[in-house]
Amino acid sequence: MRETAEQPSDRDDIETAIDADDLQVTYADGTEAVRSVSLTIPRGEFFGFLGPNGAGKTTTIKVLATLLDATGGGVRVNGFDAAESSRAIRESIGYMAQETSVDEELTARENLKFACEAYGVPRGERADRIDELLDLVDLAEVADKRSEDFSGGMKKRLDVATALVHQPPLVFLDEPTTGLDPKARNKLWEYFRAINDRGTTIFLTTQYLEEADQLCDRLAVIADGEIVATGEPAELKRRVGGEILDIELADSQDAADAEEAAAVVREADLLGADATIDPTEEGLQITSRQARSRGTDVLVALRDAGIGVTGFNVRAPTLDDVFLAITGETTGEGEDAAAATAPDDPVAGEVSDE
Ligand SMILES: Nc1ncnc2c1ncn2[C@@H]1O[C@H](COP(=O)(O)OP(=O)(O)OP(=O)(O)O)[C@@H](O)[C@H]1O
Repeated sequence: MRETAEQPSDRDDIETAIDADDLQVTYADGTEAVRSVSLTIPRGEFFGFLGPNGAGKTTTIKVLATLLDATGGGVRVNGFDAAESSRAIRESIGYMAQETSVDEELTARENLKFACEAYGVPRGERADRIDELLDLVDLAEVADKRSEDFSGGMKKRLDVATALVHQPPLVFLDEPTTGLDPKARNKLWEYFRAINDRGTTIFLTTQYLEEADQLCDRLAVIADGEIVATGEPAELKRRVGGEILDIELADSQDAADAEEAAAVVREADLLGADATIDPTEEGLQITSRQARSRGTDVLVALRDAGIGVTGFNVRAPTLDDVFLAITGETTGEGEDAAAATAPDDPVAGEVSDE
């Protein structure tokens, strides 16, 4: 890190990577993108920030990374006040934006050299640091190839390395694996874990709830510019209140039948007062502490009412269920996951991702 006149003013803050107090952002056109966000993220945490499209995630990240001024509230990052010491903050963070920052005219090594210059990494340290980062993200073998031939996954890995050249103690990753195939995504997860194991605090936004579940120590869910839930992934799943019974109704049944099936299950009163019974595209989704023990009774009640059932499954809640319960929306992960299984933008003469 370059020397700066601005120093963290409060020792307590040094243990706290991010402290946002009632953060607000209203854009010039009047859009209240962030209404009130308060977050305290200790050093070393792997923190996930989730929310439906347009909830205010990127706006919050931009304020924390001092790329945008808040219109209300206070922010301290790495012990520096965002309103007074934006340069010091920028020098002490890495930021991987949704869009790639790779310069395709340059090789992987040249991209990293350029980032070293931009961040003021001392000349004598640059070569070793670049080699170490190329190794970390498995790009050493293609270090001197022009990055225009890299696959999407390779460019993302180069983006990760670029965000780390100045060894920042805090890294922001804004949807870092969107659009990647599962293999490329898994590789990136390894690097993120490795960086976090070395002590780097990570602030991640993602639309893949499995990603948040696999990587994050703690999560916050934002909806309409406000935090609506915070907790460890397991804690949030427990809040769903039981297990999930998915029931698939026969193809011949339509939406009205699903409503009728839900009414039959409610009337049968088998699952306790706190159960939720919702029609879905396939049939019914039931959340209940008795989902396992009373599941077959539910199926019998449906059969007795003349409703055809073609399949059922009892399972533990996932973060998708949490997300749906909290925000009433899905992340759109299904569509994206389908896209993500497609090849990763192959281009003519592409360098292999292996
Ligand atoms: N420059 C801008 N001017 C006006 N409104 C904006 C601007 N940027 C974002 N918004 C609006 O602010 C709200 C929050 O946007 P933001 O990009 O922070 O959400 P997000 O949670 O990151 O969404 P996504 O998952 O789609 O990236 C949205 O309603 C968006 O349309």
